[in-house]
Amino acid sequence: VRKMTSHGCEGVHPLWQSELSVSGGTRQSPINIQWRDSVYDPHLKPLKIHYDPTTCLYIWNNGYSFQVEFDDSADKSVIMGGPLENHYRLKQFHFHWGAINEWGSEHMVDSKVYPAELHLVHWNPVTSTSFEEAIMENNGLVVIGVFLKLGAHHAGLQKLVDALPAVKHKDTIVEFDVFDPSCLMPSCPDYWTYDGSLTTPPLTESVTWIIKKTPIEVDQNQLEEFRMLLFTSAGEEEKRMVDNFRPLQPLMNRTVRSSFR
Ligand SMILES: Cc1ccnc(S(N)(=O)=O)n1
Ligand SMILES: [Zn+2]
Repeated sequence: VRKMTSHGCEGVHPLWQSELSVSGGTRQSPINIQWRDSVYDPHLKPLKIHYDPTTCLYIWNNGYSFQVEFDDSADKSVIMGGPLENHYRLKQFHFHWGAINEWGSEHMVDSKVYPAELHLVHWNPVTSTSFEEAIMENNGLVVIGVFLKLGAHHAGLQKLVDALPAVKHKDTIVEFDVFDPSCLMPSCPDYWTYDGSLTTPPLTESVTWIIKKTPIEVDQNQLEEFRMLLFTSAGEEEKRMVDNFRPLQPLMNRTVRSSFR
């Protein structure tokens, strides 16, 4: 399998990464999904998700987002089916959001932007021996993207939100056990899928993206809790963690497939 080289500009904050569009990148993410240009693929299977809540380990603030990490030492929390040839292990999930409700998601649908977007990051244990290795492998990763829209209170998300004050500053961590991320999945099975990249460094083009068509609803207070996190470490001048999304990247020679007519 062709090894990847991360041709990002390491060290540059991801928000400016997109201006220096990754040199030689032909499959960068995020993109604007034009519904009418997506192609229905009848061979796409339903996505199968089996998450084991006891594999949840902790939440931490990594200076880009807050991230929930999972024990990926066995095939306990896995996805399969959909466009995938084998199973992939859940490694972590995190979010991207805006300073206000008018923007925040990374992907868009017909130029519609959502206030936030959830990413569940999985890696291929058949072709890689670790997550770190899978980042550099062609199609080593699968990221499921779920849009968040302003609406009803999300009871499942609230358990996460209640833990956020404990990870307000960069490089803080709090134990977070027994959480089932399936509760953050919309019930509608429809999705788009396309070949893309990580949206923060190393921006490697190793991701099969699965973007759920239907958003989940969260309420204003829950979004505002996201916006109270900080990019900065304790003791530094405070910078609110908002607008941690990468702007759109060119579609180039790619087709987005849909699992639905
Ligand atoms: C694991 C990882 C690293 C960087 N970026 C992403 S993302 N935002 O594409 O899901 N995931
Ligand atoms: Zn992400």
